[in-house]
Amino acid sequence: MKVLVSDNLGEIGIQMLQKADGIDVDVKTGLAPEELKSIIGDYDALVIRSATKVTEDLLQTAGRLKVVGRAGIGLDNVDIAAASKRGVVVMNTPTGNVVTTAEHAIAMMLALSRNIPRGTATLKAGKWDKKKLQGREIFNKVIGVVGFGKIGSIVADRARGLKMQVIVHDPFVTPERIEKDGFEAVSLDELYRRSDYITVHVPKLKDTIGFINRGAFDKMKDGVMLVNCARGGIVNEADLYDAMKSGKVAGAALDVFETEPPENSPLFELENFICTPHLGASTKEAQTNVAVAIAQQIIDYLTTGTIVNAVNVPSVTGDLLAKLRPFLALGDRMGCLMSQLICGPVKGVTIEYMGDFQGLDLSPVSTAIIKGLLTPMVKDMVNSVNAPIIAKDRGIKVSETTSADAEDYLNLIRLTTETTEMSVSLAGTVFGKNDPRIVKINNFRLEMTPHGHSAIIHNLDRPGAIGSIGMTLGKNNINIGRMQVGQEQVGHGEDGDRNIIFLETDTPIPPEVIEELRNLPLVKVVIPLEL
Ligand SMILES: NC(=O)C1=CN([C@@H]2O[C@H](COP(=O)(O)OP(=O)(O)OC[C@H]3O[C@@H](n4cnc5c(N)ncnc54)[C@H](O)[C@@H]3O)[C@@H](O)[C@H]2O)C=CC1
Ligand SMILES: O=C(O)CCC(=O)C(=O)O
Repeated sequence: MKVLVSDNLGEIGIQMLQKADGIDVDVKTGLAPEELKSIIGDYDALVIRSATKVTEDLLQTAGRLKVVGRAGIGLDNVDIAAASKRGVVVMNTPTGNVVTTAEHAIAMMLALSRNIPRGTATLKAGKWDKKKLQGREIFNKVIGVVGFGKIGSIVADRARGLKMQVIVHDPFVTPERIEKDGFEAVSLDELYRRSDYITVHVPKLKDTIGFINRGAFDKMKDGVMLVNCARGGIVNEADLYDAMKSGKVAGAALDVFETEPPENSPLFELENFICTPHLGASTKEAQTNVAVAIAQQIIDYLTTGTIVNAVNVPSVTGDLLAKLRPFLALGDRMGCLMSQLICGPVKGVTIEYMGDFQGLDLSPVSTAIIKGLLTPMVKDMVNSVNAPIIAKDRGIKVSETTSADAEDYLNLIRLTTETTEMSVSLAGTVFGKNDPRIVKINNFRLEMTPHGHSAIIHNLDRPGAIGSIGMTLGKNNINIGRMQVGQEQVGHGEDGDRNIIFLETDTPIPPEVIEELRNLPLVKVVIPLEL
């Protein structure tokens, strides 16, 4: 497995990757997009911070790429939809730098209030501008925190410690939760109207790009001070310039910019504007945290398939993975078997989880089923990241249900597939700890281990039927490794007049032998399978 680290990553993370068995690491930072594009095809994993842009164009040439790991939080430099479509897992490290970034926002607010950058610059230039640089106290001032996530909530807590009055706006966090933490939840307009300081901690999304704009500034208190340590572009820089020029905004501190690095920003000419070059996460502690976290996540994913902190696929940690693994294997095999039993385009898939699954989140199992079902159709293009997207693109409606009743089993997964031509249902369970079995195909009960070269044969339940099948295979030098016979059930537990035979053979059954079997007088259907 080859890992490319294309942005500055804490040395400890690089050492961890270098020490991991079976992993080769290249560190190549500061590459131009074209240079990165020319080498990305060699790598299984890419580790980035905020400089590398993972675009659809780049992903098109990244044939081997399995995972992109962001040492940090924001993923606006990664085209997640394009990565998902190509089956690339995208993961970040959501907690390692949150304290550091919150501290930076507080530092920016204090530096702005007390003119620390200007004091430093003028003093170094030989001036003693004491009078010009009078600041303002933050004690008892109102701070409006926009976005009460991991960073916003720490900023709110630190501001409380500085004896500020904290008000919070976050439409996705209940007022009860905000109040439980001891803060006042307010509407955005009220936050604008009341705040002496506003600090922004929302992700850069369609709805948040440019949302601190002229209209927002108009609603703010005169003389407000603004801090943005979230993402460039959330604050409209042209509108901020006008608001500062007019005196509406008394000071602004930006760590992040619409374009990074910013070129000749008009904001730079304003004395009450301070800035840092995207330093929010730049402390030794935070960089150690995120480097260790992303290195471990990449190692775990490449070596054991454990997915942690992925944003485009459910995270499955080692413990959960151990519990889910038998059901994932069963789901994958059920999907694969189903794909070989149906014909015609698939319209819909119903997955029923029945009985006791120990409270597990079974969404990865559903994904495994869909992946198994799609694999023969789209071959290597499908994996557990993009399976739901491919299903949706193909118009396949997937529904899931759960119920307590698992018939005679502890737990049972029933998969029903509707195509334009037929409806097929099969059910599977896990015997013991780790033994997946298919126990029903349509009306036929059986007990089949879904594995290897196999065939399903429907025959009339008459003397000589099974013998003729064995003779035909033997004559063609095909050894039967395992054979199970299931009985058709026609309702109320009554047996019908057909059997279903499941055969596992040591070698694939060639097409001409399949034909020979189909021509046997008591045989009705022969379906060759590769499981
Ligand atoms: N300057 C830097 O170096 C760093 C910047 N960041 C950035 O900080 C931002 C916040 O990070 P976290 O707190 O970890 O994210 P988070 O996901 O924990 O919190 C974001 C919060 O914003 C809220 N939100 C979303 N849309 C909103 C809206 N329209 N109005 C108000 N609230 C809204 C969400 O409900 C959520 O509670 C991200 O953009 C991240 O990229 C993170 C680390 C370092
Ligand atoms: O990696 C960095 O320095 C920036 C961190 C950041 O912006 C983030 O984690 O979202």
